[in-house]
Amino acid sequence: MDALWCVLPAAGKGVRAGGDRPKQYQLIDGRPMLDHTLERLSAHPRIAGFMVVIAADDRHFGAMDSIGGKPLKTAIGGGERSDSVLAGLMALPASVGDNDFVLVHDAARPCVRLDDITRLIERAGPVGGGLLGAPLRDTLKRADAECHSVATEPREGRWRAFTPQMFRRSDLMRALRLAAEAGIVPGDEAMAMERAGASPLLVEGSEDNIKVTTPADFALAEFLLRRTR
Ligand SMILES: Nc1ccn([C@@H]2O[C@H](COP(=O)(O)OP(=O)(O)OP(=O)(O)O)[C@@H](O)[C@H]2O)c(=O)n1
Ligand SMILES: C[C@](O)(CO)[C@H](O)COP(=O)(O)O
Repeated sequence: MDALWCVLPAAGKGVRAGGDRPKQYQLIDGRPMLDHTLERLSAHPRIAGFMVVIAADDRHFGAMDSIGGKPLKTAIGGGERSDSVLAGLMALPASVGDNDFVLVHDAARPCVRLDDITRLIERAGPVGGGLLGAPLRDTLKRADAECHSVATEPREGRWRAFTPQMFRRSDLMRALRLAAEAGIVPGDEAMAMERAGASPLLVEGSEDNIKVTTPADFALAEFLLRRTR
């Protein structure tokens, strides 16, 4: 497989994270989270370029058109993450073919490890695509509306989904369009692909790859970034 482009959905509002701006622009160790994510990904030898999907009023990049010597382009996102991903896939340059694999990675996951990306590419490529994730390790409870535990669910065969997620460009575009036509908002690319009949490969990745979601996650991301710098 040749080098791949990476689509980065970065058009969210970051409501759960709070703060005076969307979480991808809040500072971690003095720099916007999105810059950390891009810097890390740009060091991966198999990644050829970046399509960063931003909000319409976003002025973060200005005239910047490359990072680490790799091209960086932007597209305008939509109301849901899946809309933003589809917009990014549609805006990829002509050099990216329909059958080429693309990586989709949350701007809000700055601590992704490069060796995990390598394993995802090597393992998921030959089977049509897949995603990083981790098997559930804690006991799983079903709660009622008042947070009383009413049942213990089996955890076997249950995974948490991370990004990157890697699929062929045309397969993923078709799957996202099918979901949209059915009025379904897929939480991730794998969900859209599952609905379209695929069984994406789950590749176990590091627990470092947190999605910064709540205010407490910023300090954890800073710790993880410093540890692996
Ligand atoms: N319409 C959207 C919604 C989300 N995202 C991006 O998708 C990633 C993962 O989404 P999530 O963590 O849910 O981000 P937000 O939607 O911004 O968070 P919240 O639900 O707290 O508002 C983030 O990088 C976010 O910027 C996007 O590009 N377009
Ligand atoms: C794609 C994702 O990061 C996989 O865990 C996640 O589904 C997106 O964010 P959300 O918190 O589920 O909105």
